[in-house]
Amino acid sequence: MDIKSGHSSPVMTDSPPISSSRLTIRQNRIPYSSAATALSQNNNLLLTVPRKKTGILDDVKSNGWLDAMKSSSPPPTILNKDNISSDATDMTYREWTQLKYPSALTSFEKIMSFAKGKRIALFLDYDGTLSPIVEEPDCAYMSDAMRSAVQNVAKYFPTAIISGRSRDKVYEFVRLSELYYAGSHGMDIMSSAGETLNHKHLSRTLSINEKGKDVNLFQPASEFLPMIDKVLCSLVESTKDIEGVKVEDNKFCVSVHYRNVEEKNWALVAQCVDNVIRPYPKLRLTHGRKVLEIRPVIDWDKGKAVTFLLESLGLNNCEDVLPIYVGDDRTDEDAFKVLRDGPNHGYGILVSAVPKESNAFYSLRDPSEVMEFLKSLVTWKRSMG
Ligand SMILES: O=P(O)(O)OC[C@H]1O[C@H](O[C@H]2O[C@H](CO)[C@@H](O)[C@H](O)[C@H]2O)[C@H](O)[C@@H](O)[C@@H]1O
Repeated sequence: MDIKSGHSSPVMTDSPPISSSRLTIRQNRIPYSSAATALSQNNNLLLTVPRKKTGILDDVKSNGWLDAMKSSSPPPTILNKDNISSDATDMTYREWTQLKYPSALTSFEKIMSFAKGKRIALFLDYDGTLSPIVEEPDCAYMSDAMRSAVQNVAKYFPTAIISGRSRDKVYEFVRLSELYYAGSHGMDIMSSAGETLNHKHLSRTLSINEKGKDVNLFQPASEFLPMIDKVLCSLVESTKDIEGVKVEDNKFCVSVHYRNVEEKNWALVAQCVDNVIRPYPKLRLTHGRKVLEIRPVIDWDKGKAVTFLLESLGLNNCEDVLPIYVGDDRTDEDAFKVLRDGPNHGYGILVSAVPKESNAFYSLRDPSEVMEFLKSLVTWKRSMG
C-alpha cells in the first residue's frame, strides 16, 4: 500500500483488481530498519507527506479518490447481466490461482512441507477474512464455527488478530482471550502481561483489561489520540446529512464508510473528508473496502505490527519459525510484503474471490475457505503427534 503522489492529498492506495488497475503509485516513506530502532526513536515514526492547500470538488476527483472509491471492494464474483457467473470469469480466476497465487488448500501439503520442524505463527485479519463482508460494519459477526476453528488453531500455534478496527471492537467480535490482538491497523497491540510480549527497546504500558487482568499495551500513535478524536467529531458533524454514511471510531484511526451511500453522493463524502483532514498534515487517508480510513502519518502498519509481534514473542529471525498471515484487504499487503521480503520469511495468503495483484504467495477464496485452512492446520499438527 503506497502513497499516491503528485496530488493535493496524501492518498494511500494500492492495486485494485487486475481488470480495473489504473492508478500509478509510489512509495514515500521513511525507510524502516527494525521495530526496535524505529521505536526507540519514536519521532522517526513520523512520515512527512506534503499536501497542497486547495479545496474544491474537482480536486477530490482529480486526485484519484473517486477512482479508488469506485474500484474498492469488487463483488465476490463478477456477474453477467443474468446474474450468472460467467465461464470466462471462472476461467480467469482458475488461471490466477494456477499461475500466480495458488490456493492454500490445494497447496496445503507443499506449505506444510516447509513447515516441518518449524513453529507456525499465525496472523489473521478480521473483516473479510474471519467474517464475511456485510453492509453494516457493526454486524460483521464471526460464526461460532469460525470462532471454534480459531480457538483450536490457537491451541497449537501463537495466533494474533490484526485488524483496522479498534482493538476493543475486534475483541468484542472474536471473544477469545488466548489470542494476541492488534487493532487500529496494528497501532494498538495488546498481550497478557504474563505472556512473553517483552521487547526491550520498546515503550509499553501496563494496563488492565476488561476482565481485570494485567496486560501489556503497545500504542505507537498514542500522541495522536486528541487529534483523532477531534477529527472524528468533525467527520460525524460534516457527513451527518449524507444518507448512508457511517463514521466509525477505530481509536487511532477513523473509518468513513460509504458502502450504503448512493454512488452519486460519493464525491460529496470524499469532499467532506478532504475538508476535514486538510488542516491536519499529520493525518493521511487510505482506501479500504468501500471505506475511507484516516490515520496518523507514522511509519507503522500491519507489516510493522507483525514484525513487532514476532520480535516480542521471540519468534523473529528464527530458522525454525514459519509466520503465516491471512488477509483480504489492501492494508494486509504491508504484512504480506514483510513476510515475502523481510528477514522473517513466511507466507501471505490473500483472501479474494477475484484476481488481483498481491504480495501474498497463496490465496483462499473466502472466509469459508479460511476456516477450512485453519482446520487443516489443526489436523496436520495433530497428525504430527
Ligand atoms: O483490517 P480489517 O479487520 O479487515 O478491517 C478493515 C475494515 O473493516 C471493516 O469494514 C469493512 O467490513 C465491513 C463489514 O463487513 C463492511 O461493511 C465495510 O464496507 C468494509 O470496509 C471495519 O468497519 C473498518 O473499520 C475496518 O477498518
